[in-house]
Amino acid sequence: MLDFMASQLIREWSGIQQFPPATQDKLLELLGRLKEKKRDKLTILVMGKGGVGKSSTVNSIIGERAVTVSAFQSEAPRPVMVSRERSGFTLNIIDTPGIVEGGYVNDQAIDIIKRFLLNKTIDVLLYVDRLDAYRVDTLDKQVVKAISNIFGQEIWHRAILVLTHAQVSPPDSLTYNEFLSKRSEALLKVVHLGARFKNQDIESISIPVGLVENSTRCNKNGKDEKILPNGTAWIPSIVETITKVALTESESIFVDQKLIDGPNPNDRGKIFIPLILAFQYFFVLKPIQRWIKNDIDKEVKPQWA
Ligand SMILES: Nc1nc2c(ncn2[C@@H]2O[C@H](COP(=O)(O)OP(=O)(O)OP(=O)(O)O)[C@@H](O)[C@H]2O)c(=O)[nH]1
Repeated sequence: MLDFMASQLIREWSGIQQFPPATQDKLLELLGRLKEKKRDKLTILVMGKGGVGKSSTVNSIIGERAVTVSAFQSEAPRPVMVSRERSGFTLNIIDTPGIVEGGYVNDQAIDIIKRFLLNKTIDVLLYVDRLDAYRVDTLDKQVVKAISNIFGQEIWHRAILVLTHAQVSPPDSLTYNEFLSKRSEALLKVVHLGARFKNQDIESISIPVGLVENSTRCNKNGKDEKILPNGTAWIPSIVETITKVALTESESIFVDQKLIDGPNPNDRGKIFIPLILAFQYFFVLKPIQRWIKNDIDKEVKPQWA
């Protein structure tokens, strides 16, 4: 319990000083951009399958080991919210347990996440997967579907597809950028399918892609910033993408009890009741009445009547 409460405390964002000056400058500029738009708080939700690098990404962005990372399934209690404050700005990042277990979406994990999020407002969703994978499957679609079922499709207007292990060497036949676009296109397609976007929505929704390399062996540029194979310093870059999404027009997602309960099963189909009654009246009751009347008319009266 104490642990849980401690995780809710807002601490000074000291991890920012761990970054090289060039990164620090850029991050402070981005926080300034948010404050200019009267935003003094940002809540980021991190979701995805197990072992894809969610916790590592939280730590990389915060600049400290705020959440436990393990090569095996993490035993640290999650969801956990890491809150850091810097010159009047509060950054909240919510790390969640992987929602896939043994090849299935884990409903229990989803319930725990939902309850944790009650009364919180989500400004940005980081949907995390690995760049260095070659296939997408129905499980990916189910994960997207599960997320859409919790928050509604709208959550994807506030989402970034985050790809970890971004320092991957692509297969010989492909350049880094070709590999990146193949992988991100395949995943974005799954998101569109899983979120059940209609065709016209697809054009209105463009989910940005953010690249992450959490390894300590990540290459660096001359300013000591961690860079991707294409030379981009990835921490300022992903924080910039987060800032853009945070400032989009679409509404942030407020998680209230109604959202958690989901559509009320008792309400489901209620609108069909009058239709069913009308159907029964015209196609069941009326024909029966007609049939009885005909029968009475046709009835041959017995002699003794
Ligand atoms: N090389 C490399 N390894 C990574 C990267 N991100 C995470 N890892 C490693 O992958 C393993 C899993 O990382 P986590 O951050 O615990 O992943 P998670 O998604 O939080 O995992 P769960 O706790 O199962 O939900 C750890 O051994 C990390 O060190 C990355 O970008 N590059």
